[in-house]
Amino acid sequence: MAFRQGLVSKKLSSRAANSPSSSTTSSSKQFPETSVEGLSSPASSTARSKSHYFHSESLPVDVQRSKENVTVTVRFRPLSQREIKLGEEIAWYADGETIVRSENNASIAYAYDKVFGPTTTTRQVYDVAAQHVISGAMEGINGTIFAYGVTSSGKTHTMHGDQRSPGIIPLAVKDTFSIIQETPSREYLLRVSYLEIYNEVRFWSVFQFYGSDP
Ligand SMILES: Nc1ncnc2c1ncn2[C@@H]1O[C@H](COP(=O)(O)OP(=O)(O)OP(=O)(O)O)[C@@H](O)[C@H]1O
Repeated sequence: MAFRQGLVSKKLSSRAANSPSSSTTSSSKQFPETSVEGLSSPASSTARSKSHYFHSESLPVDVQRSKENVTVTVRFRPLSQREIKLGEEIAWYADGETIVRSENNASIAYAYDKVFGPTTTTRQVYDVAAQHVISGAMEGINGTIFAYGVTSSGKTHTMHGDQRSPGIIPLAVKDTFSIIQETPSREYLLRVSYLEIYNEVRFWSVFQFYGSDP
């Protein structure tokens, strides 16, 4: 079985205030494929980023990511030694940069804003899926990045990481303070919340940035 997790980043269109905005945005992005309702996706997703089931002949998908306020990124992790030993098999794989495709039935595929294969580093994930949320927050636009996925899919590895491979949170903090240092003419108020809800009720990590120029 292949493991993967979703990373959702969200930019809110409102200017940052001292509390998180409750406004949400959705996109008018339409995929050219015939979408089949009612089929279960290998990963649940949100808002516009509902994954779309389609057949191979309708490729490629043109995802206009820069116009989206909510983006969903999928990251596959490699099989662990234990899984290899147990003879686990890859069930889904990254087919190009935006498609997740079934190993067992090549005509079943889902489109996301970005899909990363198992050799991708967290730094690469950060640069593509998270950095723009941080730079947006530093311009005063509220942003949220959260990871979700089944147990052992790699959420902690991606969000927290370790010394050798820092996760999105340490990379974001580093970036934030670099931006502050590089902008001495501006005064910043930063509020950060980190939240992990576990065990059925909710099951994700949330990292919010509120950057403002008082
Ligand atoms: N991209 C990756 N490359 C290599 N190893 C990874 C990767 N992602 C996760 N792992 C490894 O897979 C294992 C499970 O990952 P992790 O603990 O991050 O999952 P999780 O989704 O946070 O799990 P849980 O929900 O149970 O806390 C860990 O040993 C981690 O080091």
